[in-house]
Amino acid sequence: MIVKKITLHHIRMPLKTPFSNSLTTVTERDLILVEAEDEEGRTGWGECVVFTSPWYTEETVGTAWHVIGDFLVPLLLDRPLEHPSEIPDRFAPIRRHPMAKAALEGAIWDLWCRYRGLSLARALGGSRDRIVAGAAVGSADPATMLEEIRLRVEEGYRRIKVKIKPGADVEVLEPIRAEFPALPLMADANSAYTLEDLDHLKYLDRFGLLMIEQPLDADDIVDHAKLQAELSTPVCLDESLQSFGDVRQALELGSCRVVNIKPGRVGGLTEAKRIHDHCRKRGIPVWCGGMLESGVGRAQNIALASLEGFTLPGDLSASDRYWERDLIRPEVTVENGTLSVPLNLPGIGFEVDRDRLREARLNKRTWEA
Ligand SMILES: O=C(O)CCC(=O)c1ccccc1C(=O)O
Ligand SMILES: [Mg+2]
Repeated sequence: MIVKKITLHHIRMPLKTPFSNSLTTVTERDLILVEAEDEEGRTGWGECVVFTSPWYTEETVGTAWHVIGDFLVPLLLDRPLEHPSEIPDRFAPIRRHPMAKAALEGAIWDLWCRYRGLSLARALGGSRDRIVAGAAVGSADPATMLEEIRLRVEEGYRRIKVKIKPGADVEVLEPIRAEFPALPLMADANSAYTLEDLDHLKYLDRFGLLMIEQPLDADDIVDHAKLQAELSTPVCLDESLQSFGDVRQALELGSCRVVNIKPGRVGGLTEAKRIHDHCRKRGIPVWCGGMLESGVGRAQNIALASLEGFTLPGDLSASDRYWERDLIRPEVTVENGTLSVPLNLPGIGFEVDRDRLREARLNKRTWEA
């Protein structure tokens, strides 16, 4: 396969409801869609899940636009490729920038699958045709949080994740547990605590959480190992794991008992699958994290989560939880608390809605061989 043309689309879409965590509140979502075209005019789509500012990890829309355009596109354009799994080696001369790399790699996976008439889910080794939906709730205060959880539970979501931080953890979890004692529930701190909070974090054990996600620093795995040794609640790492190597080391140290896999955070689907395989061999459960994606990124996550090692529900929700109108057709829906995996449709299994794309687009740039 030869990639002849690559187009970046900078998109901005308002979220239906603001999404708050310990660090920031997201009200509108900027992202970059990557469109890759081969010599026969087939197209594949990828999504770059960066934010406008570096609050989550260090990449931004600006850094990704620069790194994709100036460094990654020249490594792909007009250079024959047998399989998308060759891309990490191709990109190896460029340090880090996992979200920039993942966006391009995702577009090539979709394109290659369409070229081969194969679904992305099957190409990655997935076999499940339905996966359990999970909702992440980031409301501004504990009362609104509880109200939103009631709605999500009524809609059928079978796992709820809430955002916590000091001063809004027990306050959030206590009323939820009072009303939903058996709900599969977890909490994501986005690195709001330090080891000085150890006693307080131990107190949270009583809420029977599935796991606590990224309690400590975004680049720490040492303190997390100390914390995990003291907690009965499993620790799950998100921000701290930006590559296969990070995951390998974290598991060796005992920094977590669960791994959140986001293709964007770890540099793409090939690396995500490698992490999945590694964890599966070691009996470490993984789940697919969300980044408030548009339909393109969501479709990719659904394909990934159809792999067998994804034994825990992810941040995988319906399009209409985020958007008035998504960028794909059909939109992603939840039925009986599950999402359908398009195992027998080519590529990501969804089509980009070009009218919606034009409407939401701020900027566009094309490279041609
Ligand atoms: O529903 C979603 O897409 C994800 C929710 C979420 O928690 C999140 C969203 C954006 C950036 C980081 C995170 C996170 O997992 O920390
Ligand atoms: Mg997280």
